[in-house]
Amino acid sequence: MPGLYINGEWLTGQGELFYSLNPATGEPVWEGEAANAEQVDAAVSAARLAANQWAFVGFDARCTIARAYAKLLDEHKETLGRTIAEETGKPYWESLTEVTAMVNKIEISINAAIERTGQKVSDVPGAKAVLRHKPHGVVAVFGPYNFPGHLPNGHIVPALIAGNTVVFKPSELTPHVAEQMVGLWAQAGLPAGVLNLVQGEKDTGIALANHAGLDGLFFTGSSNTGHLLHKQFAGHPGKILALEMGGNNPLIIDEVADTKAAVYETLQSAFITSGQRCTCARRLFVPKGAFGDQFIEQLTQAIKAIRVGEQFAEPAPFMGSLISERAADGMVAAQSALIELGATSLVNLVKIKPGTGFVSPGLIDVTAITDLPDEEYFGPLLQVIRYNDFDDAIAGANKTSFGLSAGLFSDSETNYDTFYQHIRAGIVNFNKQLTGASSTAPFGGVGASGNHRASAYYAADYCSYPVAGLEADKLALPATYSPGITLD
Ligand SMILES: NC(=O)c1ccc[n+]([C@@H]2O[C@H](COP(=O)([O-])OP(=O)(O)OC[C@H]3O[C@@H](n4cnc5c(N)ncnc54)[C@H](O)[C@@H]3O)[C@@H](O)[C@H]2O)c1
Ligand SMILES: O=CCC[C@H](NC(=O)CCC(=O)O)C(=O)O
Repeated sequence: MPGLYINGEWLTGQGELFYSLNPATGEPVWEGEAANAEQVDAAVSAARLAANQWAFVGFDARCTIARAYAKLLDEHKETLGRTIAEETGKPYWESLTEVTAMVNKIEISINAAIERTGQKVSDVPGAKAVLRHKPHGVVAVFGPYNFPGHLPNGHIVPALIAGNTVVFKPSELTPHVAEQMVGLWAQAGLPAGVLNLVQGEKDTGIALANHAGLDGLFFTGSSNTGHLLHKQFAGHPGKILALEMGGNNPLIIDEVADTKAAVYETLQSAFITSGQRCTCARRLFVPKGAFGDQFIEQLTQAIKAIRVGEQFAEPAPFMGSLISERAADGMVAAQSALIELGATSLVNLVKIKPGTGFVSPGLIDVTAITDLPDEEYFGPLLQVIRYNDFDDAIAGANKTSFGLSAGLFSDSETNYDTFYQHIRAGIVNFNKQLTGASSTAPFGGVGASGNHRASAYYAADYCSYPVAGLEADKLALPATYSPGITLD
């Protein structure tokens, strides 16, 4: 398959052969060659050549093409949804919700661009103070595998609307989704060079991230890779770097009347997308005593009853497979390592089918571990920590270098006020699941989770830079000169 899209042409990569698999079956989905360093260079050059024309075409013209892309996404919803399901292992129903989020992103991004980066004019003595925004130029977009459409789309759409040109490097685990997405942009009438696609593994990513011709890089992925990129961008203050990374997210359970609702929201927080969302609850703080015991008992039963299955199975599963067998082995290993450190398994996470990414959801009590690793285990393994009092729970919740999402289930608003004041995270929820953040709000984290460049509604902010001007119709002398100036 050609796989790369550079300067308006589909091309075959000249690098290593790589492929994606359906993780639920082990069957191949996509195969193609990676972009080599010369092709990455060609993609950046194409984006540079197209940059002025795209910036000058105007906001309305760019929005027209973005809206045409949204229409095409909607028309191809089922095809794209199938590809997302096949390549990630996600249930089909969930993959369709990903495409819906991609469609909705267009109008949300247009509104955000107008509201956050629009033009402002005010009167100052003898002139007008004008605020406008300009695109950075050529930006690279890096995407993760867990939302192969929605998350890169969340950088690409606002970047293009703002007038940047883009070189997109998707996850090597989901090349087919990327290819279809870029195909729809091309069909929507995007001029050559405005959006370029370079596929490949880490080497392609390194070649792109290191390219001197970039004005910025927008990244969603793991904290490890994000930190590497941050080091790489050190010494380049003029380049914009937006990092959306992982989390080790705490969810505190307080005494609540509706334990069934608390259990349901906990499942949605920890096990949706088989735990492969950056916002998923990883650490569950449960009070010691009878209420906590009963809650854990109900949660255990509910976890055991979660339906895990193939993407298109009927009745539909809640959880599909993980992205790969390697990821499944990683989760089993993480569980073993925690047990080795002193944890007790409450519901064992097990590999369901060798040769696939299927695992069952797990619950593990890690209260006995004195030095709990501050790791993001990117899968369906929820760690339980039993606490003595509320302050103890908040202190435990903040014991992480990450700061993406955090939540409290409680009947007490006073406790929520205390929680909100003390918790350190970019997404703080009360009696609502940690996952499923809205695109109409900013999205991002603090600490090891990001670099204060929130995406979603605030993506507009990092897609352009403000230009402030003082403008007068014609030159005119002031009524009085500054001291020390004499003009004949
Ligand atoms: N905060 C968020 O918005 C958010 C959203 C989704 C996923 N995530 C995080 O993403 C992770 C899962 O995604 P992933 O495993 O695909 O992430 P990843 O970091 O492995 O990969 C992300 C992208 O970076 C590229 N890459 C990897 N190493 C690179 C290097 N050295 N130089 C340049 N590029 C490189 C990959 O090829 C891929 O395109 C989880 O940690 C999850 O929490 C965060
Ligand atoms: O895996 C990480 C993303 C999780 C997802 N967040 C969003 O969709 C944010 C909104 C946006 O980017 O438009 C979630 O919270 O489930």
